[in-house]
Amino acid sequence: MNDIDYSLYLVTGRELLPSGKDYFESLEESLQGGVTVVQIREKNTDTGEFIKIARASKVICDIYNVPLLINDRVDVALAINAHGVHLGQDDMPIAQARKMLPKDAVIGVSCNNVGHVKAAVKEGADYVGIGAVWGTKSKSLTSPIIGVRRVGVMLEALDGTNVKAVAIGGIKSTNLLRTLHGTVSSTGHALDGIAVISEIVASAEPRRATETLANILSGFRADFPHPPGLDTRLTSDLYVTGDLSPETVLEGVVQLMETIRGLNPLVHQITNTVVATQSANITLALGASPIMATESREMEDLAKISGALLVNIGTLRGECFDGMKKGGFFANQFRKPIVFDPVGVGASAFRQETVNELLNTWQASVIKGNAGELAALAGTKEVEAKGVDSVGSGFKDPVSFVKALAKRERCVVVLTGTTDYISDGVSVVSLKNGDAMLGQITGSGCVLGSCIAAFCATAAHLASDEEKNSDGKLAKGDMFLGAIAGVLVLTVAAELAVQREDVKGPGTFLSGLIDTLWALRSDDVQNLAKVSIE
Ligand SMILES: Cc1ncc(COP(=O)(O)OP(=O)(O)O)c(N)n1
Ligand SMILES: Cc1nc(C(=O)O)sc1CCOP(=O)(O)O
Repeated sequence: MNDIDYSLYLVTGRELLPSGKDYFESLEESLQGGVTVVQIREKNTDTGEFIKIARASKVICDIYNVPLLINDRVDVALAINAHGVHLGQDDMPIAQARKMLPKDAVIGVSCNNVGHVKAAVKEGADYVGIGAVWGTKSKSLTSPIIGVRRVGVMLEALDGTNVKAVAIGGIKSTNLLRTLHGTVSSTGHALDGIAVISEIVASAEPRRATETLANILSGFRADFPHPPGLDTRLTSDLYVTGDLSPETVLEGVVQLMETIRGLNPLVHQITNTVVATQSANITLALGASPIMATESREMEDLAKISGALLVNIGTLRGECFDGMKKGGFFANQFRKPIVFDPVGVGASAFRQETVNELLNTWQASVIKGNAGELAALAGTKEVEAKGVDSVGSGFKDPVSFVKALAKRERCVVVLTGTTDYISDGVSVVSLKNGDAMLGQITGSGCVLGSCIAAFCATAAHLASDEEKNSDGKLAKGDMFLGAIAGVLVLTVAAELAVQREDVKGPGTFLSGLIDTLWALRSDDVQNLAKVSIE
């Protein structure tokens, strides 16, 4: 039997009820709010008492036609005629439970890695509970926290099966949309639902807490519908650009260029100390407004008023981490684009761990890096890096690489180099503009991040009303186009800047570049752009 709606799975936890709140009243309110399946979890209760609580809970669930499962205990499930059981890795084996339970009983299994998922499929589980995806205070964990970005490979192991999947551990209304996006596999396999304890049980208003989660889930599903069929695959892509041709790309870029000065978007930049001043000046020259703030205590306020956030880890220090983490968290919460520049990510374990934790916390709209940085992010040794620079001639097949990484990270990826490649995971655009002089000033890659962020803020402003009113996306507007515009504007300006009479070398190039950007017309970009669709 696997026709259960796993969308909003409540696991009970009487010890977490707010003082004075009755357990059965809380359960009923959560059912009224839209819980679709309930698991009774009693870790410190005698068998007799467990059966009593489960039986009374089932009476309430039956009224709402919501299936009830029992945690760990097949005997309790049999005693109250529950719909099934949830088993941990150390509980009764699935085959044994199947023998004891009625034919159509549901059996779910806890999984912490791909091996667990494969075994659960083989042994005939109906669903897997994947956890913990975030840290949780509701249980002392004995297995490592998986992190949102590692759930996708576990879901991929369910491709082609009818085994469903829910994520569990630390899921809150504030991280739910990020959880739903970040867990989608490269094959488009999404979660069937989420399981929570404290977000509902610890609430004084469980009905409202449940409704909030249900609204986020339905917003995500409306924007990324699942087709009917065996797999939970998403039908639509993250950033859908209309017909893609060099002409349509340039039309879009021109529109962004013609909007940015009137809009003057505020671009919040948490960047490195080497390039902060030139990044701010470049942002101003584009017609946007920079704010270079790093203090974690102001991140929520800034996310409300900014058009986009840039996070650049160039001069990463431990004390920057909280600001970066909170900055991205609130940018996701207020649906503002995030441009992430993982500068030198392969250079140290500290950078790698930090990047991993940042990307597990928030969803970037655009990730930009050179070949060495993106290779380190993707976990391939095909391209090596020396500090913040890439070594060698890059990827053998940059088009496939950038597309696969964009698909995996569910965002636009910009691979910089002599040719720049940009992908949204579906299409790849290559741009062949720029000048070698860009390599003679420090931080040209970093200021590119500022340009992309400024145009992503503009693209978000130009999102259709329909898109602005939808709830399922973490950033609205065409981020693919925003990224393309950022790269084109900077690289075309570099070509024009080197031709200026007052530019004699790297020093005058930087000021010439700022002046050229300040005066750049959309005609210049249209005439000089070298755009190809790969
Ligand atoms: C839906 C869901 N997923 C995972 C678990 C964890 O179960 P288990 O590993 O048996 O640990 P305990 O819950 O028994 O502490 C779950 N209960 N539900
Ligand atoms: C019961 C349980 N199992 C987990 C696992 O990782 O298997 S995490 C967890 C606790 C979930 O509670 P909350 O929603 O309050 O974080």
